[in-house]
Amino acid sequence: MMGCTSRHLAQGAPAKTSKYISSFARHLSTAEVESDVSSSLQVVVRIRPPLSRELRGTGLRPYQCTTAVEPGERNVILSENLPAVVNQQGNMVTDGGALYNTYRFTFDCVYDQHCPQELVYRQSGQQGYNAAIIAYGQTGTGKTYTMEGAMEGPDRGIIPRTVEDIFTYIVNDPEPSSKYLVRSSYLQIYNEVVSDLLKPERSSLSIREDRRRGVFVEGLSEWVVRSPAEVYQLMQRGQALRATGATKLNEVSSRSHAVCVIIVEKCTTPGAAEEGAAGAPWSRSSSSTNGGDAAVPAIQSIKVGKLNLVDLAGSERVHVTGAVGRRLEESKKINASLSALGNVIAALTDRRERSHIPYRDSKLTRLLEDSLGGNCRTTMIATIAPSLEAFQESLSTLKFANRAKNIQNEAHVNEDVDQRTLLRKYERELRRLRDELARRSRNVVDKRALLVAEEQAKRAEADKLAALTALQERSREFLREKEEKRALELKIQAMQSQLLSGGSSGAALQEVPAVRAMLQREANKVKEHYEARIRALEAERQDAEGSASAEVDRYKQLLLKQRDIMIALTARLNERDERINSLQEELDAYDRYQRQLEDQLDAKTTELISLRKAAVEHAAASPAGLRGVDPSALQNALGDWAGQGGAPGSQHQHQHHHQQQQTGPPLDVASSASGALSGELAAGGGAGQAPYSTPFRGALPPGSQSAANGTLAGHPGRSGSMPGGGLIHHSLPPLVYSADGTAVELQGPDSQDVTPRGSVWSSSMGGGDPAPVGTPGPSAANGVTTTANEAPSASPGEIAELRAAALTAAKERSALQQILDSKVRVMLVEIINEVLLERLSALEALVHRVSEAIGSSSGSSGGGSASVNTSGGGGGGGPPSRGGSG
Ligand SMILES: Nc1ncnc2c1ncn2[C@@H]1O[C@H](COP(=O)(O)OP(=O)(O)OP(=O)(O)O)[C@@H](O)[C@H]1O
Repeated sequence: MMGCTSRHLAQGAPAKTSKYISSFARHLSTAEVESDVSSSLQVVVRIRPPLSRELRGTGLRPYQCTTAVEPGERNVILSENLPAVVNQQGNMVTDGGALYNTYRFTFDCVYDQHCPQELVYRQSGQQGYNAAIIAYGQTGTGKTYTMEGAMEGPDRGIIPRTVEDIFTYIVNDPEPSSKYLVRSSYLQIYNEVVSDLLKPERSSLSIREDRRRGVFVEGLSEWVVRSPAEVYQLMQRGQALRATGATKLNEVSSRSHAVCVIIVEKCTTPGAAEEGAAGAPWSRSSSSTNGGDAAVPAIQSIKVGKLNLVDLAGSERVHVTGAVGRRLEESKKINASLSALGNVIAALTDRRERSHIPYRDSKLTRLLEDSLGGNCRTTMIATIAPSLEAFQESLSTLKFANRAKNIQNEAHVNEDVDQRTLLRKYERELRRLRDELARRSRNVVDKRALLVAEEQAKRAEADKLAALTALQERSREFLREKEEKRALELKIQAMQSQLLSGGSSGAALQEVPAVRAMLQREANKVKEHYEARIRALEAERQDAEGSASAEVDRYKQLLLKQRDIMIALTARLNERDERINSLQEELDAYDRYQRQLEDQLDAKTTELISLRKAAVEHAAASPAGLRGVDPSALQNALGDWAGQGGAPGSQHQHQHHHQQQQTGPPLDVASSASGALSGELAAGGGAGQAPYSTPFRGALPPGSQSAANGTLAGHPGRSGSMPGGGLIHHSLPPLVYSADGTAVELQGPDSQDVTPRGSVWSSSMGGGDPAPVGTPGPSAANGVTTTANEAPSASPGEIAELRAAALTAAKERSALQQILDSKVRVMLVEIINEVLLERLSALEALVHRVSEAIGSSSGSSGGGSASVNTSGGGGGGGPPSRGGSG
């Protein structure tokens, strides 16, 4: 048999160095990482060596290897009979495989069972940017071994090796201005509950997302680590708490998905070179954030890389693992979340437009949102077992991995240059909100019109006040001028009287006619001047009064108009409110009415059913035949439903018969021995539209059922109309009566749908020749038929009426509901606008604060994000100190 050999080692593993850019930490410092990188998910496959259990074989079957890796380590062959289809070079022999299930898949890399941990890590573990390594595979195929392995020695898995690489890089970073902070978290998802493996009291944690941090677990503890030893310490603590259990396929099976998170922050601090390497850079940064030391260098930029190392719980087929009880529940949850993962991958690789990716279907997919199709470089390691017993599982794992190959991720470096970036983000958000607000506001016309009207009214009021003030001012000026005029007149008079009654010199002057004339002229001039001035002022006043009053009138008109608009709008709003209320009330009333109608319908239905039951029981109690049945007993049994029984062969009876014939051809019924009582009772049975069905199944006394030709057959799907015009639908299968009188169900395509049970009864009970349902048979003459036939005639009509009323009520109700919905929508838009306004103002305040902060901190220090303190530099030793939590 062909073995599975390692070609990696033969070709020299060390030569095959990482095809990825650099290690996680190194990557944060390279220049080329500035640009975004769009790349497919890297998918590799690892085949584990056979376990001793597998090598022993199952029963008489010896161990059989089903996997082979082709040269080039990119193709894996999975075959039920490997030696028959794969040649010694590991290539497929085409014709040989025809008889066997054989598959060939191509991946980024395939590691065979001999491949050491070291090589797996070198080729697939080293990552940059935000990165994720996800181990996926059937239970017991080596996921935990690959991810964790041993904490020391050559069996170390990807996690310890990654941690070592990170610290080796940090220690050897030649750039003195670079400072690093490494933090670690460890969580598990067990039965869809996220819990912190490093702080067991923190369980049921929520997964959240924000623009800056991407997807994160709220409340998850983060531990600042300064050496690989500190990380191992944390890992061991977490592993002890991780949910594991023994299953048939794995003695220590992981029952939860575990995620180890390592976050590396690199801070580039210009000027740190001068200070030398001593001291704790992060404590310095944080003191600068507190606004103290002027000598503290400004932080230029912070790059953040996050590594998610995911060890998934293994998929398992329950019947193979033999899980029961708690294990079974765990298995269900595990399989459900893995199938959600499959759905996300299917959606991401769907060639049609990416509409909806169901990340939120499980905690696992929510947590891996960034790793699948997001800002992340992701490697999926699919693990398979080589044995034949795992063939199906290996195949489904390879198919799953094959699909995942097509996922495109977009990784970019998370860089937080300074708070200006934050400010720009806020401004963008602000702009977006403003646009959103403007867009929404266009929809709310009424409210806006009201606001505009209010605004105009306010402006008109203010204008009116201003006009009145101006008028008053003019009046005051006018009065002042008048006063002045009066005063001058008085002065002139005084001067004249002085001149007339003055001293001798004055009198002498007065005597001079020329002087007197001059004085008179002067006095007249002054008088004229003032009179002209007063006239002008008076005209001005009148003008002002006129225009002011015109203005006031105009404003009054405007105000009145605004008031009318406001009143109309308010009335419309009130009217709308009232309409909504009344619609609601109407709706409630219709609801009540509908319920009432439905209750009535139910009551009638129940009555009808019990009536039928009573009739059949009655028939069963009189095996001698229904010919001798006492009409009054039946009348009693029928109660109110007996109606106004007409005489045999009465008008109604004939009408009914006629109706029956018109509704459809008579049922194909073989002759029976007994009377038509039951048939008539149940003549309403048919394929009508009545919204109920009778669960009642009547049994006929053997003696009364012997058919002349041995069988009575009711046609499935045949309908009979109720005497009252209503149609009743029975959902029971039709019955066929055999010669021995026992009833057997007729199974047919329609048997579920239509069952003319009544017709069967009719035939079986009516003696003599086969007769169509509703035809008064020989027994009709005893009067019983008529009673029975008449009995339900009142109820179907009533039922139909009730049903029609209920239908109308339901229609009206839905119309009302639609109106109500549209009103509610308008209100919702208004509410959303208010909320948006609130958010806008909050954001504006925030922007203001940030701007102030920038203003105050500019020139001193730019450091803002480095709020985590560490004590002492690298080097290990003491226990890890706790950093800030999620
Ligand atoms: N490459 C390998 N080399 C040697 N032993 C391996 C290898 N892979 C897996 N094993 C062994 O196989 C067994 C199962 O592996 P492991 O527990 O890692 O499987 P798993 O996929 O994590 O299973 P589960 O999903 O049930 O947790 C372990 O005993 C492990 O040591």
